[in-house]
Amino acid sequence: MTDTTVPAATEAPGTPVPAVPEQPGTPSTPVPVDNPNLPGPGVVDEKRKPIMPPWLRDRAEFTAAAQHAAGRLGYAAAYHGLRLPWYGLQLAAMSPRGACRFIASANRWVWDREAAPLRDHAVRTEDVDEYLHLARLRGNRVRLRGLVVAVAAVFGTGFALWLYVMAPAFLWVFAAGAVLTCGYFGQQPDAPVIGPAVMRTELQKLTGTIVLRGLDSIGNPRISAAIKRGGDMDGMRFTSEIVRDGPGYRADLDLPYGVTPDDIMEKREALASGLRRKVGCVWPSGDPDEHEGRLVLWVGDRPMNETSKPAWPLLKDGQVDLFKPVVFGNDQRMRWVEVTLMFASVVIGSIPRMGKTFLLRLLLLIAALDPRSWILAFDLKGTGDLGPLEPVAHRYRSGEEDDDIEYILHALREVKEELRRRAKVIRSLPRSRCPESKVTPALASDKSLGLHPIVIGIDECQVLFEHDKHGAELESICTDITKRGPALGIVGMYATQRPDAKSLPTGISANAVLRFCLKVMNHTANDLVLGTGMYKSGIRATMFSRRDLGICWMGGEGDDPRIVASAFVDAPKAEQVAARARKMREEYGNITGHAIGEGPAKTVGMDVLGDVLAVMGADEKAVWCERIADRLAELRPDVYADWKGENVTAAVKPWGINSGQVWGTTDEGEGANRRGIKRADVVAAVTRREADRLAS
Ligand SMILES: Nc1ncnc2c1ncn2[C@@H]1O[C@H](COP(=O)(O)OP(=O)(O)OP(=O)(O)O)[C@@H](O)[C@H]1O
Repeated sequence: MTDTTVPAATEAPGTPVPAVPEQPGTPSTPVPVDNPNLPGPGVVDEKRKPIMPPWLRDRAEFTAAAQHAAGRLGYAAAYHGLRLPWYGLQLAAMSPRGACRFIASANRWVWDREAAPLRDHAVRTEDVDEYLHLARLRGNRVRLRGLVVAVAAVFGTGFALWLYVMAPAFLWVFAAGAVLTCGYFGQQPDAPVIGPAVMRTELQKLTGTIVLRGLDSIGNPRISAAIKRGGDMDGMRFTSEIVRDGPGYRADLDLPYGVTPDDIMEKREALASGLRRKVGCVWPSGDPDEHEGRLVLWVGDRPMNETSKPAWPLLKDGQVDLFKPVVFGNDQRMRWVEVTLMFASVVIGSIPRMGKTFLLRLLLLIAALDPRSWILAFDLKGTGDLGPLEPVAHRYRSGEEDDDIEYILHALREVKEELRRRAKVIRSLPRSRCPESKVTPALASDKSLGLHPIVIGIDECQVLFEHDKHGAELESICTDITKRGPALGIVGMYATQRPDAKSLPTGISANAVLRFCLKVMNHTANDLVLGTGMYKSGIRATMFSRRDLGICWMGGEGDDPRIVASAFVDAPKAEQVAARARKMREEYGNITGHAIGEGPAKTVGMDVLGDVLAVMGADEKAVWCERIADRLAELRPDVYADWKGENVTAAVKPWGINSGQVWGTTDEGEGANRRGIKRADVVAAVTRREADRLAS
C-alpha cells in the first residue's frame, strides 16, 4: 500500500510526497503539499502586559506586601534596639584596634605607600625616567596629603577646644561617635558586632537549565529526546522569560508535540526531584488561554503547606453577602481565592485528617456572617467541631446516635417542606420581581417572603445515608436539596471522609456545583468528588501529600478547577467569628431555632391527620384526645412519644376539627366525660384535603 502520510512540518517546503494512487498497482505521482506562497494566519492574538505590577493594583496584595515589609522592619528595630548597649560596649572595646588601623592607613596614605611597589619595580629594572616620574609624583602627593592631615588636625583640635568651651555636652557626643566609629573599623571582618536580625536561607534561582533538567528527569521519552536534540525540532521551547511571580518563579514553555501538561502533573514528584525542590513547591499546570501543549511551571520558594498564609480577612471584621464572592483561601502564589455559596451545592471529600471539617466550618462561618441566613450544622463525627456555630445555628446537632439522626431527619423534613413552600412563593411572584424564577438578593432581604438563604452543612454525611431505618429518606431529601435547593436559596454542603458511591450518592455528587477535594487515594474517589473525567484530565487530588492539610482542588468556581489552601481558622477563632455573626444577627433580628433553644418540629412532613384517622377504630364515633395521643405514641414513638391530649387538639385544629366533651370509659371501667374528637370530622377533613390536593 502506498504511503499517504502528510510530511512533517520539518520537511522542506515543497517536498513532494506520494499521493493516493488512482488505481491499485499504479505508481503514485508525488505532489507538493507545502505551498511556499500559502499566507500565514498573521498575528491572531496580542497580549498586553500589565502596566502596573499586580501587587500594586490589588489592594489586598499591596496591603499584604506592605504589612510584610513593615513587620520585618519592626522586628529588626526591636531586635537591634534591645542589643544597642551591648553593641556600644563591644565597639568601645574594639575602638583602640580601630584607632590603630585608622592611624596606620592614614600613615600609608600620607606617605603614598600604595605606589611603593611601582617605585621598587622602577629601581629594580633601573628605569631612571620612570623612577624620577614616580618620585616627583610621590613628592607632590606627600606634600598635599601632609597638608590635608595638618589642616584637619589643626581644625579638629580647634573645633574640639571650641566645643569644650562652648558646648561641652556635644564634645562628649562627638567623642562617643569617634569611639564607635573607631570600634566599627576595629571589628574582625568575619565576626561583625551587628549581625542580621533575620537569618535568610538563599534558594537557587530557577533557570532554564534547571527547568529542562527537571523535565528531563521525569522519564518522558519525548521530552528527553526533545531536550537532547535542542528542542526546536520537536516544538519544545520557552515562550517567555522565567519571571518572579508571587513567592516563586514562573516558567512558560511549549512541550514537545503530543505531550500535555497532564503528563508532567502526573510526575510531579519526579519533577520536584529533578528541580531539587520539595514536592510542595512544584506546581505544573496548563494555561487555559493557550493551546494544549503549553505548560506553566510555577516553582514556589517554600512548599505551599509551609508558606505562612495571610490571616483570613473576615476574621476580625466584615459582613458577607452570600450572593457575592467571598475570600476563603489562597492559591499557591498566596493570592486570595473566592467562593460564591449562593446557588451552589457543595461536596467536600478526602481521606481522614486532611481538613474537611475545618473547610466545612469555614464555609458555614462565611454563611453565618450574612445576617439573613439560617445555618443548619450537623456534625455526625460527634466531636463538636461545628460547635462554635451553635450561637448562630437555626438547627445544630453533634453525634451519630439514633436520637441525633432523628433530630437531623426532622430538621431536614422541615427543609423539604420549606423547599415546597419556597417553590410556591417563587411561582406566585410577578416576573418583574423574580425574572429568573430563583431567589434574588432583593427577595432574600424581603423578610415577609421568607426567602432568606438557608445553608446546611453535614459533616460525615455518609453516616446519614447509610442509616438502616432513615437512610433512604435522608438521601432523597438531600438529593432534592442538592437539585432544587440552589435556585430556591437553599445551599446543601456535604463532607465525607469516604468518598464512594454509597457515602456520596450519585444524585448528590453528580449535581453538586462546588467541589472541594483534599487528598484522596485513588481516581474513583477523585472523580466522585470533583466530577467524572477529572482524574483523566489531570485534576488529581491524589498528588497531594499527607502534609498538605487544608489544600484542595476546587471545582465549580471559575472556568477551571484550581488548587486552594483554605484559610486556617481554628475553634477559638471560629468562636470569635460566630460571636461577631451573632451580634449582626441580633441587630437584624435573625436569632432563631437552636440559638434560642428550639428544636425542629417532629411532625413536619408527617401526615398527622392520616395518623389520627389510622388510630381511630372504624366503629368508634368519637375518641378522647389523650387516648389518641397514647395510640399515636405507639404507632410512631420517634414522632409522638411526648404527645399529650392537648397536642392532638392543637394538631387537628388547623384542619377545622374542634374538640368537645366526649363520653367514654376509662381503662379502669369508669365512665367519664373528657375532651375528644369525632371520627366523622376527621374523615371529612381528610376527604377535603385530598380533594384540594387533586384540584391543585
Ligand atoms: N486550612 C488548614 N490549614 C492548615 N491546617 C489545617 C487546615 N485545615 C485543617 N488543618 C489541620 O488538619 C487537621 C485535620 O483537620 P480536620 O479535623 O478538619 O480533618 P478532617 O479531614 O475533617 O478529619 P476527619 O476525617 O478525621 O474528620 C486539623 O487538626 C488542623 O490542624
